[in-house]
Amino acid sequence: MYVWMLGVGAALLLFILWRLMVHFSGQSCRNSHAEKTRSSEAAVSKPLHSLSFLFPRSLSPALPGPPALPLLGNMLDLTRDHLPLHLTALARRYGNIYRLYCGSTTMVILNSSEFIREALVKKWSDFAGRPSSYTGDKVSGGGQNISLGDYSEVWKAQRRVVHNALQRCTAESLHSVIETQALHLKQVLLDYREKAVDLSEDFTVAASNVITTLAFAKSYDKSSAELQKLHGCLNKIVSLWGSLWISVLDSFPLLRRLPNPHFSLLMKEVARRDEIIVGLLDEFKQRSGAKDGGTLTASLLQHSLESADKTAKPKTLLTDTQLHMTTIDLLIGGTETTAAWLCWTVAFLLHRPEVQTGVYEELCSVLKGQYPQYSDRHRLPYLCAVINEVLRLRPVAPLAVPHTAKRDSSIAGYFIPKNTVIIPNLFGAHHDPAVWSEPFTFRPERFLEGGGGSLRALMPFGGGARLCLGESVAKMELFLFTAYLLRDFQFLPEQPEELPDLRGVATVVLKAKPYRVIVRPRAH
Ligand code: HEM
Repeated sequence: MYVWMLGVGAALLLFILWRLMVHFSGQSCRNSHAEKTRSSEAAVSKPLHSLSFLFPRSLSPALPGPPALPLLGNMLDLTRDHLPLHLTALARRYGNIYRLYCGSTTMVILNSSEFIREALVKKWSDFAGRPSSYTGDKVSGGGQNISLGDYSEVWKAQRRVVHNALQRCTAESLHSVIETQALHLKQVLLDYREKAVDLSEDFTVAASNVITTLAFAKSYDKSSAELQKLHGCLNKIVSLWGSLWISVLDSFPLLRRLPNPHFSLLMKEVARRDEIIVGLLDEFKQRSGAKDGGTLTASLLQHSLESADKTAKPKTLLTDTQLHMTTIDLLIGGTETTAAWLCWTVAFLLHRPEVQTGVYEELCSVLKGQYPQYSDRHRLPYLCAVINEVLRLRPVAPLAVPHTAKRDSSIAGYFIPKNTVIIPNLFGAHHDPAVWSEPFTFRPERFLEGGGGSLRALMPFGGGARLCLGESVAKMELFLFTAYLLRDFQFLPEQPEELPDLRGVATVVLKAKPYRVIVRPRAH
């Protein structure tokens, strides 16, 4: 009798505990004020996390999220103009972790650096996967590139080989490659003779030349037909692949049987891209020979040659397709991101001319007329603060690249089943009002000593196993390009009242809308 009563009592206690958990987590979702959301999440997620082992998974509290339509789920949310901003607005309503349904796929959106860090860094091996998709496979040679390839032993070996080759090239030649491009850019800007111009293409050429010089010891002029063809094609692929016409094919396989001109165009561009890359690699092999030179491709080719060697250890293998896809990864990852960031920087500085003056004065007083070295960054705190503030406000890969759960796991105490798609909303994390005061305001001073800005909460390059492969390349580029530009030029709006739009256009990359600027040489 006593045993029976004890059993019923224990069951009752567990039931009450479970109801309390569901009640509190529901409260945290309804709570729209960000600070309250954070504190209730902190109060609830910790006990949830520690008690979750007591409950069957089906009883774990459901993730909050907006109501979903039958069949479509929340797909309409995903088609919204400026998706990062929309997802951030949803976080104010549903909390810093919520779910969206896209057809039969569940997506979990993470909107704070704390939750993004938990998934990508602390539990990196649980969330290092990439979703496999019909269209993703079509553009990535069946997932054989680094950015879209799923986490596996083969992928790990490929990333390690490319990472090591990139580190070697970075140490040997990156600084001088960027300096050359920065001086070339200076000449291009001088040639404009203070005419109002759109600089986006010049920034793209400069960033692209850094990568093509590293990869093939080759750089281009803006007018080069080869360069226009390459970037025209890569840009078209990125924008077509991000469009709804294409992404519906991943969720609704039946639609693949219908004619789809957007998809046909995408396939045409992919074929064109592959032809251009094969041409570049062949030309490089003929020009330099695989074993020659300190370029990235020479180093990677070395690895593919070793693959023919039966005695080579598997970790050094790189197939022809992997080399081909890696080259595309570096060209796409390394061009539009850096160029978009430079456009954002000039746009913000046009809005805040006194910040531009502050950086110029710092450069003059510290460098005494010299051009900066990357090692000077520790002596130029205001310039670094501006770089960080632009990365915070406009992380150019605002939603990173989707991850997937490789196994059942949890985030913030919520159960996350295997194969769930995880979207790290870096834009949302960088605008989290619980971490950043006046989150939407451009205020570089927050990153100066005592300014309250948190470098830990700044995650423009993602984190963990999928951390941006080009992070160290990008950081040196952002510093040197900005320092050279602001040392030599003053950027002025075309008309005092016509300042660039700061909202931007968000596809895979968050870009500024085109604007024109007058570039006035500084009198040294
Ligand atoms: C301002 C410049 C840049 C920013 C803000 C940026 C940001 C990012 C982000 C957020 C990711 C996704 C991380 C994730 O999935 O969690 C990423 C991935 C990647 N980035 Fe960058 N990136 C930049 C420049 C570059 C450059 C210069 C290169 C090449 C030299 C590059 C190559 C890559 C590659 C290959 C990946 C895929 C990594 C993987 O899936 O393992 N990126 N980047």
